[in-house]
Amino acid sequence: MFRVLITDPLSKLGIEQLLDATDVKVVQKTDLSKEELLTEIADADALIVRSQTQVTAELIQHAKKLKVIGRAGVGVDNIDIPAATAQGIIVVNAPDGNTISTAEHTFAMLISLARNIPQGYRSIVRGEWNRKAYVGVELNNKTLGILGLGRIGTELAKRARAFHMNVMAFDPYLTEDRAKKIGVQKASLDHVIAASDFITVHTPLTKETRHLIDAKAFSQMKNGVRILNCARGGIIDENALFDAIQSGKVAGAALDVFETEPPGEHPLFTLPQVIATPHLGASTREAQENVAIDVSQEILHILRDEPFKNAVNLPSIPAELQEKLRPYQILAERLGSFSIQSAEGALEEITITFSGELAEMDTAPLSRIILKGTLSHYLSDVNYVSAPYLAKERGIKVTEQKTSQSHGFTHLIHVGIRTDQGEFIVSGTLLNGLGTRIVKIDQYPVDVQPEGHLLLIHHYDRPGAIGRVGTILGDHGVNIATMQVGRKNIGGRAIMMLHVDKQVSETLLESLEALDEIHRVTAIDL
Ligand SMILES: NC(=O)c1ccc[n+]([C@@H]2O[C@H](COP(=O)([O-])OP(=O)(O)OC[C@H]3O[C@@H](n4cnc5c(N)ncnc54)[C@H](O)[C@@H]3O)[C@@H](O)[C@H]2O)c1
Ligand SMILES: O=C(O)[C@H](O)COP(=O)(O)O
Repeated sequence: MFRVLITDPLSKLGIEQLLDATDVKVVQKTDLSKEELLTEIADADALIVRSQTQVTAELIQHAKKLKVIGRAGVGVDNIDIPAATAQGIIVVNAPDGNTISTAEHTFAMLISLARNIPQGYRSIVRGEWNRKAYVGVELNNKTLGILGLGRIGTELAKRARAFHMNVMAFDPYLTEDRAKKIGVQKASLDHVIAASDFITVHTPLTKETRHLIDAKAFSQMKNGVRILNCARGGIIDENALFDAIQSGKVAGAALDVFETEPPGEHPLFTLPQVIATPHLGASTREAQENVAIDVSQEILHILRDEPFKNAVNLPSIPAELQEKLRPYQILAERLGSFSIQSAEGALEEITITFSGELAEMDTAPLSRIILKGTLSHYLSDVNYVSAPYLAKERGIKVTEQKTSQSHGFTHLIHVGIRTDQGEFIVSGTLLNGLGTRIVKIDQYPVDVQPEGHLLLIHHYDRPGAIGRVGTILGDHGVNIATMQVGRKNIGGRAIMMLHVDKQVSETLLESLEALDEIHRVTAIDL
């Protein structure tokens, strides 16, 4: 039974599939203290949050079974992603479900800002009738500058076009072609800042976007510009915004998000030009239902080891590709494990080569699995989420390459290992109907099933060598299930690859290595 802990308010309708699942126990506890949260997380298999719960490194360390953190929404800045990745926990979000609601909210803020609607309301309910004080501006023919033309930025642009605004956008990934299709003018950051009557930000909060709009940016803007932030607090420098409003540079600002939430009695709220909402962008019935449905589905897929799509700390893999790669997963993991057990010395570099039909596919997920197989030999808690992170942390270089040459096989996976003592390479394939096979070890062609207990013996091709190995194994009560011999030339270096029925002892390995014709013996368990 999987324990799914939900610590922020979520739509009940949206999580119906979790509540109905017979293999899931849902525990919903909001407004937990830090201590309560640390206790609750200990035996949770999945955690679902919105933007309120702070998923810190400390919280993640207390999670003993956690496999997945689900964010019912877009922004994951309340989750310590590196800490989750290092612990092998998948982080998924629900990026599409609240796009329309947030774009509509931003548009509502845009009109409210242009026409002083909140200020007018406040004054009339105070008993005033002051029509002159709240004269606004039209949106018609004004320039809206959008910083970040992603999902929300794009939906907002469409709505602004319908109000006959000129829309200008800066986004590092915006192509001329896409800009044309959406009906916006692609421009540089400086140009958008200098030419817009309204500027709205729709980027994530990252190192690059923190204080994207600062004092210098304000100084380059048109006098009387109006500013909106319905993305993340911190993209706009709040102190600089305060100064820019006071100096008259900025005519007004609409904020849904703040550098610290809740913002409390913020100095910006003392300025009549500022209108604000308490992070309501995604707060509609529809958006909340959508994100809860999306994240619940992803959580169930991950807990049940089924294909999933919205991982934040893994490249997203279309379900169709996952299905195609699935048959190669065991081969990939075993090749990773085999290669590291066969090599001697400290690992410095892993080179993974995909050939034949695999060269045509996106094989990054298989590389992660190979890496997991390799690193599992050294580290206890490694999975395909944490493997690349842990390799990098340890200075292990990982290279993936592709070639069309597959030497008569439909495809091959080669795993090359470089250590401080030398190099080793193993190649494997998936044989139709026969399962996984190792077909080459260094330069020696073989045909070995990568499973169970194996002995890899490097020896000199001399008469009697095979017999003597058999005798020693027999003397130690170890039965040989299969044996393969590979050599490059008569009398030269050769290898024996044996499947044995049980794990072999150190004494047995020493007896084998004591034979004159034996160069090295390695026991491999897969
Ligand atoms: N107020 C709310 O309740 C609410 C609701 C949903 C989303 N959000 C926030 O809105 C933001 C946008 O969400 P989205 O779903 O559109 O995300 P998205 O990923 O679809 O779009 C973000 C865009 O920002 C662009 N970008 C990144 N760095 C940039 C930079 N330095 N300059 C310009 N552009 C840059 C990206 O290329 C991308 O196109 C996020 O911060 C999200 O957390 C807020
Ligand atoms: O990033 C998001 O999805 C929004 O900021 C919504 O946050 P919320 O789920 O806390 O409303």
